[in-house]
Amino acid sequence: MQTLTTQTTRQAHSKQEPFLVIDNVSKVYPTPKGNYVVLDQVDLQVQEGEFVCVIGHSGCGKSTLLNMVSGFATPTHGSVTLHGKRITEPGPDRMVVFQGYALLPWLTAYENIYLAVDSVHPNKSEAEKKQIVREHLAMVGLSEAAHKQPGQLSGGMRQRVSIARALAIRPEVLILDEPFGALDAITKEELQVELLKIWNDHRCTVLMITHDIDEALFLADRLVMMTNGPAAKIGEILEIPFPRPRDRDRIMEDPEFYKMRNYILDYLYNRFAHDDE
Ligand SMILES: Nc1ncnc2c1ncn2[C@@H]1O[C@H](COP(=O)(O)OP(=O)(O)OP(=O)(O)O)[C@@H](O)[C@H]1O
Repeated sequence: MQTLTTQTTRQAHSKQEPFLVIDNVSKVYPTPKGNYVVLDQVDLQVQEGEFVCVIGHSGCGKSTLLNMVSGFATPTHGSVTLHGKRITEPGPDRMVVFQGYALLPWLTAYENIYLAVDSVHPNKSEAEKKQIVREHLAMVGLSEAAHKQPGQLSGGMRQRVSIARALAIRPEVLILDEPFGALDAITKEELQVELLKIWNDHRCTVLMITHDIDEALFLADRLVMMTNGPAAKIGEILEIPFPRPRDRDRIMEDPEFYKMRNYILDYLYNRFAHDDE
């Protein structure tokens, strides 16, 4: 697969200092039947501003890995560091967007975002906080829906609010746990384009779990492919060579896209086939 790796991308990465470092991380959960090793000696370095997707079969430990970056979980062995500082708890420098939106149903879209901004920046003036909320609602095209509660919004709109809420905090790392998994194909493609635009404008570092190979090939700089659990590891990391800004039609005309797609399919369904699938 070396032929699929672009020299340019590799050189660009090697010039920068590591930003987020997952160093020899293992995660073990004690269970009534004994210790359950979810992840075993995982190493990953992410550069600032990189877009990294993580793929692997259900239950291999993708969320567990990203939970240790968000700080909701801590490694049993090894460490996760951001700017050289060990991550031990959640913080506003790392925001998570889940598949299930996690919005408060009794608050409007505006209020959901305002609450997050207010909790992280209690000392900012009312006017500043309102401006941040308005800016981020506009960024995801939801200015008109500001007064609606999540129950009055479509799945795609709810996920836009979740993304706006996460970005309104100005995180350094945006963690996306299958954010578009529950959306229909068209909404999903629209949101992928929006996400790339937002990422391009803000250049935060993105870690995203996906089960969708085409999504990973469209969005990511690198794709981390996990082995199966228990004791999952990073099996392989692919550099995605398509130039940016990315255009879906152009990518899909590129023979490299199909070569990579088949390679990932072979990895998931032959080399690391899952018993349940
Ligand atoms: N608190 C816990 N105690 C014991 N086992 C756990 C705990 N949390 C997760 N696990 C187990 O760890 C394994 C990995 O879970 P995780 O949610 O990280 O996988 P995943 O790859 O994100 O799965 P999916 O793609 O289905 O979301 C699973 O077998 C899960 O049952």
